[in-house]
Amino acid sequence: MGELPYSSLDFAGAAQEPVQRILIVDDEARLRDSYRELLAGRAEIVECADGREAMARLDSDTFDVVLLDIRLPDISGLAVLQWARQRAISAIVIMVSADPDIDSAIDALRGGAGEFVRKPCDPELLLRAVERALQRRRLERSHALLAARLEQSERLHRFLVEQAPDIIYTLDEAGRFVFVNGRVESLLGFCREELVGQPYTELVHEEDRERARYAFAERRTGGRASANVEIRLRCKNDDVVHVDNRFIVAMLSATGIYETEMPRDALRFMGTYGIARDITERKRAEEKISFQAFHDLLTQLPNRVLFRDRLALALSQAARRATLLGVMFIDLDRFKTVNDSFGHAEGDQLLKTVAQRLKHCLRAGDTLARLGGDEFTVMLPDLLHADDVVGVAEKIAQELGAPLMLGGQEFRPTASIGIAVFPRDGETVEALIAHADLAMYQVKNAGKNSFGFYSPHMSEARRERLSLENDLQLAIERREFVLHYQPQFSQRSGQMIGMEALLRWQHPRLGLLAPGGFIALAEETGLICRISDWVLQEGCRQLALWHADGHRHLRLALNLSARDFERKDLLERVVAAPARHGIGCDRLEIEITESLLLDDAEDVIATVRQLRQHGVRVAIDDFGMRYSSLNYLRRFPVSSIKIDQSFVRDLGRDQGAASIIHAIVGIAEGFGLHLIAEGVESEEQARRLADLGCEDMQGYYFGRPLPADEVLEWATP
Ligand SMILES: Nc1nc2c(ncn2[C@@H]2O[C@H](COP(=O)(O)O[C@H]3[C@@H](O)[C@H](n4cnc5c(=O)[nH]c(N)nc54)O[C@@H]3COP(=O)(O)O)[C@@H](O)[C@H]2O)c(=O)[nH]1
Repeated sequence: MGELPYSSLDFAGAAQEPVQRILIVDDEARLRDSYRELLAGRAEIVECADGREAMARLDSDTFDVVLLDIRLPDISGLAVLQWARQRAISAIVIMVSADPDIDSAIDALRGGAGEFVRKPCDPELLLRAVERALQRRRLERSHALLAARLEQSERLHRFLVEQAPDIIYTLDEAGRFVFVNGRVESLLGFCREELVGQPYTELVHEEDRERARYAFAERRTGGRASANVEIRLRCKNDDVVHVDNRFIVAMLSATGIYETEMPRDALRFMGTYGIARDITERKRAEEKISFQAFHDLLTQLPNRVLFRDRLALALSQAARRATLLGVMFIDLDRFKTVNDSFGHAEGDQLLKTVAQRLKHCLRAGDTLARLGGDEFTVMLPDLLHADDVVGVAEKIAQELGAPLMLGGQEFRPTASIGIAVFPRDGETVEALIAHADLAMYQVKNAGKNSFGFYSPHMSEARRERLSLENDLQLAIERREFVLHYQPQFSQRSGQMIGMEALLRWQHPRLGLLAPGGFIALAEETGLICRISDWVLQEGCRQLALWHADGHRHLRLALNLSARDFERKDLLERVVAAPARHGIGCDRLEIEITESLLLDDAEDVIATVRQLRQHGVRVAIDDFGMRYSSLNYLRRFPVSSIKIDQSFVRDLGRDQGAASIIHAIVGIAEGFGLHLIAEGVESEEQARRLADLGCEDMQGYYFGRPLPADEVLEWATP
């Protein structure tokens, strides 16, 4: 940016007229006196008596008028005049001469004198000559001031136009550049000479020409001039850094130019002038903000908002054209495990790869979006048959399953995909997404890594589930949970050795619910931790009562879920419960499933160890049911194993069951673990178990799970 060309002239407008000055040059003092008297009050008077003194005065000072005698004692007045003109001294010289010859007057006027007055001077004439000269000087000065101001003003305007941050231009009536300021060079890379005479279309992006025409051909003036027309202007050089290096986005406003001399009704249109402001950066920022508002930043895919918007549009088209449209809800399987095991950076990488793979499976008109987390949605418009979605789902399953490396290990992503088809499964955005989500949920529950269509009964099940979830939230406060207790017996001593606490929910509408009806839901919603706290407290409270009643040998087994082991304070909570009711920790047995141990997570191992160190017994429930690896028995210091009911049930029917129980008895002995069989329903089963070496048992044969007061009654000798 250059410096603003201001000078004192710009601020001199209000200054007063300076006092005018007259130099009287004559060797006769008498004449000088009479001149002074005559001119008094008209100007400031300075006198001198010879030519040299006059020259010295004129050299050092400024005068408006010089009254110069032609005949001086040292040099002639004409020589002084010549000297003054050579020096470009601006004072007006009035030559005074006693010479009657006309030639001296001609010489004086030729030599640059402004006036000639003959001696002896007629005071009237002399006064008029001096007045005229002073007046001329005043005019000259004001003209000079005006000219300087004009020049200054022009320089200022030129400066403002050239230094303006915008392109400023004028066009002729045919739309050709007449003037364009220097900004065009830095913004577009054109020098103005290249543009002058060229039509404005040279600069405008092809697609914007129609819109630009209105602004560039603007004929209106003043406040009605066109404004804020957004167009793209072409850059000449690639090194001009802008949107795509080839165009800038400009906001254009223009006004018509008319010949001012003409009468108003006959105004002649001469062209337009306008301003083009570079708004590329602003547009870029706006585009970025709008992209962020409608896209997922990790995968760059459309987000929920944009997906819903596109779906709404596609649905109205599908309804008009009577075509089918598919919506897929895709949820990655095991994503949480990936995040927990490999960290969030690897999790993000997986999501990006999945997004790429999903994209490959789709057509140009389809929309893939990431709703958040590991959830993606797909919109498939213009389907001929609902089953067309199957092909896409199969392709997705295949593409997705290709191996990739995560944290140095090979991983094959899989997904659960729910499908809803318009109009069969829903006619609104909300319904289709919700139904595809429901279908996905069913696929997840049915074992993941597959796809499935929505069916209306899912909605009913979902509603039921939601209602159950709401009720579950309130069940603790409403004291709707109860514990039933099932005795555990020693076959050898015939003694009751303990109780297993089994949770029941006295549901206000559905009646007494067994855990199978709500534990999974409690685990999913995280409510299980609060429920487990209640079970621990209630179980220990009851055991303390039994101990107080003389059954001090009784132990209490209770079940914890895998989610309880995610709590950092599980150990403290378990240990605190018996302590609070005055029971030893060794009277408490926590039942956990094999699957929890198989995850082999270090913190689960640590918690089991610490529980054991505090004396709490830990039993593996449903032992032998699913996994054959016994490795975990070496790592986990459990105290008991519980033979799964299915083996007990098959005893007598299937020789294999007896062999497995025999093997489990061997394992228990080998690892020094207490062994108990569950699900014993008959005397025969009890006898065979005892024969195989399993002496402690639990099952309907000995007693069903009952409320505390009933089981105590029953168990009291
Ligand atoms: N996290 C928690 N889980 C709990 C809690 N209470 C129970 N559970 C889990 O629910 C599973 C099912 O329990 P339930 O419906 O109570 O079934 C138990 C017994 O009623 C049943 N049983 C007992 N004897 C017999 C029999 O002779 N035959 C037969 N068919 N069933 C019998 O078996 C279940 C005992 O299960 P186990 O724990 O494996 O000993 C239950 O398995 C728990 O996982 C809780 O408070 N928290």
